[in-house]
Amino acid sequence: MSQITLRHGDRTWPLEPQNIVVAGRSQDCEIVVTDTQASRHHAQFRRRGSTVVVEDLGSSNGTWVDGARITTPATLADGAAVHIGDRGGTPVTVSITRPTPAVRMPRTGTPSMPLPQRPAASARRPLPRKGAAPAVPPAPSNTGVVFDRWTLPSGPMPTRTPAPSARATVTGSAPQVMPVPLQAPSGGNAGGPFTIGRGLENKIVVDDLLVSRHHVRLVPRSPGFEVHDLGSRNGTYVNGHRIDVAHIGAGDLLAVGHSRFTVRHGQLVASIDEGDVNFVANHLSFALPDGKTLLDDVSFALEGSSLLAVIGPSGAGKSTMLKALTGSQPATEGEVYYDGRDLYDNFQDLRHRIGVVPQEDVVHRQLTVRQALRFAAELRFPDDLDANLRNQRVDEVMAELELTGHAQTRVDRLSGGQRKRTSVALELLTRPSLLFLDEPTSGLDPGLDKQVMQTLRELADGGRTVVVVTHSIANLRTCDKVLLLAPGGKVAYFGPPDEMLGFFGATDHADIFTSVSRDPDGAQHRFRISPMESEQVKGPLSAPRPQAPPLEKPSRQQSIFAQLSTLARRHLRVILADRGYAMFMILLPVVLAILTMVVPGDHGLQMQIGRMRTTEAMQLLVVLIIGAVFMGTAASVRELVGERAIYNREEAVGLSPQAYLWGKLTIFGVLTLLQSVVLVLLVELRKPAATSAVILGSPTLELIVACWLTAFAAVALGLLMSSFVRTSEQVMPLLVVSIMAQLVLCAGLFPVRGRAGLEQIAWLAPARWGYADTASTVDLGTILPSQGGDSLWNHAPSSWILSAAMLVVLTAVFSSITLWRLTRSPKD
Ligand SMILES: Nc1ncnc2c1ncn2[C@@H]1O[C@H](COP(=O)(O)OP(=O)(O)OP(=O)(O)O)[C@@H](O)[C@H]1O
Repeated sequence: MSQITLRHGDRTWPLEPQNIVVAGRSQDCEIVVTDTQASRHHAQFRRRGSTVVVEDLGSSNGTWVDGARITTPATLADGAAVHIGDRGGTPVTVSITRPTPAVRMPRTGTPSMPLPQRPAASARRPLPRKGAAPAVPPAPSNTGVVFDRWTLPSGPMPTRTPAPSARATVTGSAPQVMPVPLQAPSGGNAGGPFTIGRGLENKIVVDDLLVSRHHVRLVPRSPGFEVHDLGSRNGTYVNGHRIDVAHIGAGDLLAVGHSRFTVRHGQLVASIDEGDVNFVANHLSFALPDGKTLLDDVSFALEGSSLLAVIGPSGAGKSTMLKALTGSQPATEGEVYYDGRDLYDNFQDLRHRIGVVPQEDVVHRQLTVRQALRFAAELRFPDDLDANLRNQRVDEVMAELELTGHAQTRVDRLSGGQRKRTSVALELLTRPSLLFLDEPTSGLDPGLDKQVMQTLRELADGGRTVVVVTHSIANLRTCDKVLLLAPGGKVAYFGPPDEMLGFFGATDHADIFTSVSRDPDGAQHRFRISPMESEQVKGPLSAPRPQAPPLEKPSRQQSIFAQLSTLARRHLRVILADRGYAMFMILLPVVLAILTMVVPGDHGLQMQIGRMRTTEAMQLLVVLIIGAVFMGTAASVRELVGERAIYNREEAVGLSPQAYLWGKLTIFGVLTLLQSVVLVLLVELRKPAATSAVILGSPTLELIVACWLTAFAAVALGLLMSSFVRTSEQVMPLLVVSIMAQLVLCAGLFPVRGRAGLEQIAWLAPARWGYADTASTVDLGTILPSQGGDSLWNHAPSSWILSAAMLVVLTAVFSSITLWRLTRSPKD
């Protein structure tokens, strides 16, 4: 990655990818400019890939680049001079040093290494050979730092003077690590337990937002350490598995956020995953249970900071390969190595290192960019993280993806490219080292297509490995490598984009697609025997593992209650932001109440003594209860299907299905309660109310409760239907059928009691119990003896309670089935 330095006068500032350097008169600026024409916070500099962007912060006298005042963020080239306010003053100059194009191989720290240094260049790691015994995956790479000698109970005593107040700081973004004086006091034992965490009070301070304040406690125990997770949100991992308590010794790997610790020769060695990791697919195959092969022996190796495009005809297996590479649907054969570690074996730990941007947008379109990212950050970072730090990270990713100017814009008003960048920003929050994108440019015009590919190029240059599945071949040159899949998931080409046409002897990519579609086996064979294969894939790999291990479920970053709170608040915001939907929800009970006015009669829900009985009360209750059913079902029936892509992605990064469902139920519960209150009170404004209560002391209160329980059960039924349909369009017929069925089954139109089959089916309808509950309150059996005979309508506490309880039971049953659908894997 390029080294970028800013110079002002005789001082220099390195510009790291995640840093923002502010210039101005204020002493809290990084670059303090003494000139009076400079504003207090005048301009800011940040990296964009291997260039620098300068932005004026609303200064009075302007920011000048090469003599011209800038009005929008300007990209600076090497040697650019930026004047802060005064065009004649000392400029801030930019120096960009590009690395020699050597293959990288991050080093592993050794006990003798005094301080970490970022490797400038590296050699490519050889891949294991096929036929040999399954190779031991290469040891994790990256910068290593040795914490000062720790005296294990059985080991040598420390040799350096202890410095009890000193700590190590391990930053997540930049490898600024320091040795930790971890020795025991002289003459004592190992110095006792110590903690690792984000808080400054820890012995090892890890400056990483994925790390909890007090994350893990290490107790020296020969021959290594006993590791106690301190209830951390993102978890402590030993050899890839989340642990509560474990022992680590030589060869074990302890992972805390982006940092990894090993014990070597009695020393604690830390390394940081800076993102520049290599990535290997080793003989990946995926077969369906019926034997059909969707992915056929795919192998390739990627160096860190590279951009790979996966292309191929439709149905070739690109998405299947992406799922195998990310672990969302593991290959049935073969392995994926992330920095030398088996992804499937270490999934719980390594999933934090992987960002996936699915084809569908995974942000709520009704939210602004900033709101969407802030909610996403709440769900992805530990819940003990200060909100300011979280929001700061959101601002950083917005700046990195040039979304700052759109922070307050609703997602549905962004252009396609900006929307895609928002989805990418969401994934970048946790600084993944690997980023996978499934057709990010589909539906975009050629200009936006190019912009998105350019953004991906910059992300790769910024120290990430990016894999993009694309149908677009116009911008393949932006990529380092191209992998062409032929139908059946067969590799027809893997290598530099410039050499692809020559390899196939073609003049255009369409001809290549036609040729590999016509003869996928031939295309696979030709690549296998070509020098390109041995040059790019580096010869045969190790024998693939015949069966991938089952993946462990992702763990949560927050308590269920914290997630519930975030989701409920987000849901509320989404509802309020959608003005049309919000108005519909407010007006619905009013409209339903008006409809009750057209029911003829002036006795309302009261007894009609001494006159000819009318069915007015019966009809009023039908409108009331079917209205409640409609309010509940209409509110919820689109909910799950409409945001399935968002849910799937969030569940993959640790969202609890329970919290998700409860979040929805909570908001809809409150909403339907308010609607029920409005509906019943409005009806009683115009129609005489029932006079005697059964159990709650007030007939109005009983009607509200009955309406609410009915609407809430209908919410649960709506969510259930929503969990089964595949598209939002399938929802409407289901909604209509459900309402019509409940109209028939509620027993308000004709009796269902005693009618075999019909009565039992009616038990499943919330309207049946809701109607019975309200009928019990108004004593409908007495008002209309001719319609009587239904014991559920008795004006008695037992009848009222039974109906109310059945509504609760139905809600629980519908919700349980929905939860099962949500936890089911794979998702539709
Ligand atoms: N669960 C499944 N059961 C049966 N066939 C499947 C299943 N999943 C995928 N396929 C088939 O596997 C093949 C590869 O599908 P995949 O979605 O990976 O292709 P793709 O290259 O991503 O296609 P596109 O470019 O159209 O998105 C297709 O023929 C698809 O129909």
